[in-house]
Parts: sequence; structure tokens; C-alpha cells
Amino acid sequence: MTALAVEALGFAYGARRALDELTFELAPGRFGALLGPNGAGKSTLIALLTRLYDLQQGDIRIFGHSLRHAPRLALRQLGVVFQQSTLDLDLSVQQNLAYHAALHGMPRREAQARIEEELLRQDLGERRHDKVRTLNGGHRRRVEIARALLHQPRLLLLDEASAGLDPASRLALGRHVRNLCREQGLCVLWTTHLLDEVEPSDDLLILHHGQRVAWGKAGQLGDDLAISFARLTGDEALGRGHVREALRANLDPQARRSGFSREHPTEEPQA
Ligand SMILES: Nc1ncnc2c1ncn2[C@@H]1O[C@H](COP(=O)(O)OP(=O)(O)OP(=O)(O)O)[C@@H](O)[C@H]1O
Repeated sequence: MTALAVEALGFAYGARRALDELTFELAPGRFGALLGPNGAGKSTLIALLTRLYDLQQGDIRIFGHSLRHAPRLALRQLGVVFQQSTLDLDLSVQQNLAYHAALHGMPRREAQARIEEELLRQDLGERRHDKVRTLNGGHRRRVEIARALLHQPRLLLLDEASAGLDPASRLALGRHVRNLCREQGLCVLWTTHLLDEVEPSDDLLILHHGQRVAWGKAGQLGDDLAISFARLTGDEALGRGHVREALRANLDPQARRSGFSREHPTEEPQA
């Protein structure tokens, strides 16, 4: 069974196309990284996944349930950590979770059991009575992950979850979330614009001008992801002329051998 299937998704703001025939799949237990420069269409995809926007073209299936035809069943399988934190800093970790559970109508006894499980799963057991204000950024993110998982979804969406964290906390958070995938079979879609958050074993989707320009195992895209990213998105800041030759030499044959697909090749970055 596929955890997430995005099928020929298209979306436009009036005449402005933000997503164009976007298609990709993630399996249970996989960590999917969604990478794209500003304006690539990441936020639009998230707005569609979370039903902030109605679908225009195509469909999204979450564990087989169509967001178009069975949205309630589909969303039941989805947990979301948004970029902007909505934790109450003056409540304790446990109170934040209990508050969320109550708001969503979870019976008190069930909520207590789930909160307990998630606190342990997110290594937050010892911080349960601490006010969120006293937690560092990485721990606050874990509280949000615990909260997003209270209803036991099997797909977790994290939108720029590492924003504002220092480099060590970013790495630690990434490790933590990948462990959830490996050990608990959770499927994760992690959006970022930071290349160093992507690991070779991740499923990587590179989005550019609303189109999928690359899709496959990140490690198969090339030795230097920064160069490949610049090549695929024509990112001036990353891809100056001197890297183009290196790319021509090693990325294309490697991509062909590995089966990593580069679609809709974009124009060459201008030197
Ligand atoms: N409300 C809107 N009205 C009109 N155009 C929009 C609107 N929101 C986004 N767009 C356009 O749609 C395209 C995709 O934008 P989107 O915000 O989804 O990209 P993004 O990858 O999330 O970028 P960023 O990282 O800068 O948020 C861009 O061309 C953007 O200008």
C-alpha cells in the first residue's frame, strides 16, 4: 500500500500556475524530502494536502483514501507540523498535548494513554511538566510532533520544521524523525529549502516552477547535491559556470545508471 500518492496534481492562482501535473509516491516507512527554491510550489502542495485549498486538478491519496472523494478518511491518516509553532509557551508539555486532545474530542482516558506513549516515543518523558517556554527549539518541535501524532496518523507532514533551529538541533531533529520512519514505519514528507537536511537514503523530490524536476533516492542524484540542485533549478547562487562542467561529466551518466529521474530539464544556469 502506498502511504502518499500525488496524482497529476495541478493548481493555479488565477492565471498563475503554481503546480503542474505533479506526480509522486511515498511508501510507508519512507522519509521523503521535498526541496525547492522560493516559489517552487511547496506551500501550495501543503495547502492542498491539508485541504486549506480545494483540489483543482488531479488527486491526492493518503493510504488509499482519496482527498477528493473521501477527505475525512484521508485526513485521519495525516499528522501535520506547520512552520509556525502554535504551542502555548506558558503551559507544560503535557498540558499542551492534553489541550489539543480535548479540542479534538479525544476521550480523557484515551488521551492520557496516547500522551504517555508519545512523550516516551519523542524522548520527552522527563520534560512533561516543564513549561514549553523553557524548552529549546528542537524540543519544542518534538512536542509538536507528539501533538501531530496523537491521533495515530501514518503519514506525517513537516513544513520547514527546522526553520529557526541552530545547525546541531536541525541535524538532531532530522535524525529523530528518520528514526520514527525506520523504527515505527511512519511515512514522512519533510519540506525544506536547505540542501544539507537531505540524506542519501531519503526519497527526494525537487520542485521547480511547480514541476517535478527530479525524483528518486537522494544518494543517486550525484555526489554533490548542491551542484545537482543548482543544475536542476538553474539557481544562480549555487550554480556558477565552473560547476556546470563538473556536472556534465558526472551527473548525467550517474543519473542514468542509478535510475534517478531528472525531468523537464531546465535551462542552463547563466554564468
Ligand atoms: N495567493 C497567491 N496568489 C497568487 N500567486 C500565488 C499565491 N501564492 C503563491 N503564489 C505563486 O504560486 C507559485 C508557488 O508558490 P508557493 O508559495 O507554493 O511556493 P513555495 O515553494 O512554497 O515558495 P516559498 O518557499 O517562497 O514559500 C509562486 O509563483 C507564487 O508566486
